[in-house]
Amino acid sequence: MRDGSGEDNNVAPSVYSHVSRPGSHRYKNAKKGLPFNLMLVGESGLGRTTFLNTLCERAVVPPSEPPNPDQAHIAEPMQFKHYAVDMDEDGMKIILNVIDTPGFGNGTDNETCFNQIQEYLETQFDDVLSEENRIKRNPKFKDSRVHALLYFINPTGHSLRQIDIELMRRLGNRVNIIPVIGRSDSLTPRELVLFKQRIMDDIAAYGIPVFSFPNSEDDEDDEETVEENAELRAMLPFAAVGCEEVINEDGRPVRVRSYPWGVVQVDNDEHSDFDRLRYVLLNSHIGDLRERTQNDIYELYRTEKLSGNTASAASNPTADATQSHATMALHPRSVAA
Ligand SMILES: Nc1nc2c(ncn2[C@@H]2O[C@H](COP(=O)(O)OP(=O)(O)OP(=O)(O)O)[C@@H](O)[C@H]2O)c(=O)[nH]1
Repeated sequence: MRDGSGEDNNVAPSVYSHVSRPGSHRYKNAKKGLPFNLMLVGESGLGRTTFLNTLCERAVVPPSEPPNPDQAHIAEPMQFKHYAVDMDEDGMKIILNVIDTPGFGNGTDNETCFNQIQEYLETQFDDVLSEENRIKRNPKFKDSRVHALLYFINPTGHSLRQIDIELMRRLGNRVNIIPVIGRSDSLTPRELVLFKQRIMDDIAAYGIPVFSFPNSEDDEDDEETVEENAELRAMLPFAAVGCEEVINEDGRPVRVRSYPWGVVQVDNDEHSDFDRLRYVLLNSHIGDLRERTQNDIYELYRTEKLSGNTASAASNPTADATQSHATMALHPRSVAA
């Protein structure tokens, strides 16, 4: 494994080493390892870094220093922090590159954060575009386009806030956005169901183009995939819970959060959607997310860039959705279904 320090560490046996599901490894052709670039965005305290450590099954991000009370009034600017972790998912090597964005949403004006993230995403597209235009290609070129952005929503139980709507509307045509409820164990099961419904109502009402597990446009998907995608659409937004400790249950390691009243099991589908989300990202949909980034999102950007029209689509996704086939593919047509 490589972590933020770039050093190799030993990889502990995964709690998922026993897992193999139908649809596993829909994307197999990666001998050297399949690169997957994942961005995490959400306000401070929603469990982004705990989620990352849980996803990678190790402390990729060390615990942060407690904030100095004397400095509490100063909003730290947003940063882009990079972590690279080699993962073994059911026999497939995945080179996971994570871009975390601590400091997002800390200020009163979030416009700067929105601009910085949009610029980051577009810079990666520009790099690919200029590489494509070189007469002699660089064999060591690293494709850093972001394949998925997990957007962490505050578990308020109410509905989406302005910052959520703005961010997702603005970037939905630049990256596959997967909405996630952070610290979802703060809600009761009933509150969670209602909150998910309200969020999806808002997503549909505001025309936010999130990644909605679409089936192939040419009906190439088999019955199992169609069913799985419908099930995943119904789960959106995913309810995330990050692991705090590992306990031993019948000789098996179980990742949990402990409370006076009992434990929340991170990988138990009845307690959280963490396991399904992990599987989507690292296994069943890794190919779809990568292909969609290349075939739809990048192609749209490339067309806009070459025709000198880049500003409009990212800031006004729904307006452009009526104009181009590529954008139509990004429209949340299946979200409401
Ligand atoms: N209830 C609950 N608490 C969580 C969960 N995940 C993390 N926490 C707690 O929430 C606090 C913040 O977690 P972090 O992972 O540091 O949150 P973050 O979003 O990375 O926040 P910053 O590091 O400030 O950017 C910590 O006290 C965690 O223990 C969760 O799933 N449920």
